[in-house]
Amino acid sequence: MQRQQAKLIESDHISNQTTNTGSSIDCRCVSLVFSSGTRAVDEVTLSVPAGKIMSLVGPSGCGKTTMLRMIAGLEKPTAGEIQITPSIDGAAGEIGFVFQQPSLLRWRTAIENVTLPLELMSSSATQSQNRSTAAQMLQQVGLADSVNLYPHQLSGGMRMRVSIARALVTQPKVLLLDEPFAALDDTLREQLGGLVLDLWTQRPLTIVMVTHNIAEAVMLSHRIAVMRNGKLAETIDNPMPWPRDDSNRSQAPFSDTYQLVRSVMRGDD
Ligand SMILES: Nc1ncnc2c1ncn2[C@@H]1O[C@H](COP(=O)(O)OP(=O)(O)OP(=O)(O)O)[C@@H](O)[C@H]1O
Repeated sequence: MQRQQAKLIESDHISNQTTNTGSSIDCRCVSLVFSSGTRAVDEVTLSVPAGKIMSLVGPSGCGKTTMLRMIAGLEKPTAGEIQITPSIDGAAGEIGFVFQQPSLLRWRTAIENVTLPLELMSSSATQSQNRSTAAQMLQQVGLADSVNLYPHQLSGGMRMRVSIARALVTQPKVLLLDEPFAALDDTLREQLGGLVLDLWTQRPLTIVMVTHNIAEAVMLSHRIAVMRNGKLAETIDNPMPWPRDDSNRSQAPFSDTYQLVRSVMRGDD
């Protein structure tokens, strides 16, 4: 297959949006060596334009989560630089993070979990304003009727929806997702992938998602970064058109990009 690095297509879809609410991310020659001596990330250079979606894929242990945690500021690179523009100044709520496990507080209802980041921000909003913002967010993720349920009363998919609502309620410029749907079945996984696309369409922030699922990466991303052994193997700009839905899966750009990502992951020549 011809490996063509198409220039990142400025999709009509996004250029029609009035506001691009994301930050661009530039990682330059970033490395991280843990104190154990493991070189988890080795001179990775990659970028995500503001308001675009990038997936990080690669075999287990290749450094995807470490890369994501460095972008989040949770790990400091041993070498290299990560620049986020407009900058994230460390204020609460500027980066949303969704983990594989929804990690909700079990003694708080769905809405109380979603108000939590708002409570942690030093804003002048009242409790009832925070509740109304959280209720709106829960409505956007399809949980308008479940706001007062506790985590144990929610299904796995619903808990993940709450987790996404909690990550987005502060209107972050960057959303980081670490294998968010890995624990869910295929149908739920596709539904929640569709939800992420819907939410991004309403407010095109910058998204970086770690996933093991090539089809998910291809369906959801503008750009796919393939890592192997801590290094960036290749960055693939996804030629699939926007908007995307299930009908894209049977079309050539989907299968071509899928095969390309797969062969880079396997290290085929
Ligand atoms: N806190 C840590 N201390 C020491 N080594 C670590 C730490 N976190 C990760 N590593 C190591 O760094 C390497 C990369 O790990 P990382 O979790 O980033 O990979 P990954 O691609 O996300 O893997 P997976 O797909 O299995 O989640 C692995 O060898 C891992 O054992």
